[in-house]
Amino acid sequence: MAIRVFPSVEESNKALADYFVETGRQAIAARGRFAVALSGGSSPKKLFELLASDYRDQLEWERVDFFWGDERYVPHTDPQSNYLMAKKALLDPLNIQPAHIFAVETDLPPAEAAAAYTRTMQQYFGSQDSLPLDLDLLGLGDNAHTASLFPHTSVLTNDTVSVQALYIEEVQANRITMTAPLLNQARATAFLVYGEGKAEAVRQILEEKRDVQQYPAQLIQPENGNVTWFLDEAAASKLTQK
Ligand SMILES: O=C1O[C@H](COP(=O)(O)O)[C@@H](O)[C@H](O)[C@H]1O
Repeated sequence: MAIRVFPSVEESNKALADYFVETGRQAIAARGRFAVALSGGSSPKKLFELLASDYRDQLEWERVDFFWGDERYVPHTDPQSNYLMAKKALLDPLNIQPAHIFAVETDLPPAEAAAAYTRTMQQYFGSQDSLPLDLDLLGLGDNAHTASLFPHTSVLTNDTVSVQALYIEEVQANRITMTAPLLNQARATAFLVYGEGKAEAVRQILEEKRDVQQYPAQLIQPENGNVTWFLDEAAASKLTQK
């Protein structure tokens, strides 16, 4: 695991954009395509805009396939939709074709949407239980959740390589999320976290004794160990070892 701390969010985003493109080039060279799971929430918006502008000539974008590590159970036109944010900031500006966009079908009932997404991934990778994304892009909530793996929820003990639907009391909403075993199959994982408001969660994940019910992002431990944290100084401010 690597922890990279940058003086500003802009520098962190630039380093992650470099990492994204390099990881993509390697995947395309090795397998012809780059399968990436995008994170949701607001944190990746500037990164997506940067990729779609300064990096538009640096990757064969037509060879990139886009998934989502989690999705809010809302229509694709809803401002809360993780898909919608990525569409506006990244996919439309890069003219990504629909065949390469694997959005969660939130017009289905939640459990069906999750099952359909599992099947979509199984078909894509040609396997029931080996679904190795080339890159998982992840964020972190100030309550130490990542994707939609929220504290004290049933999905935390789900040991299947799948996508699950669950109602989350804390946000009083349905979410669709990849399970930790699925996320942990990724060839590379990158956390993008910034701001003082996330500093305590960063410390808990990286320095507290393992307690995945309380700190779900501790579940992200791919066997390959290929996890990189991209932090600004504010988010890293409570770490005792940097
Ligand atoms: O609910 C979610 O929260 C986290 C963090 O979101 P942010 O708005 O604080 O960046 C996000 O990583 C996750 O994908 C999302 O659905």
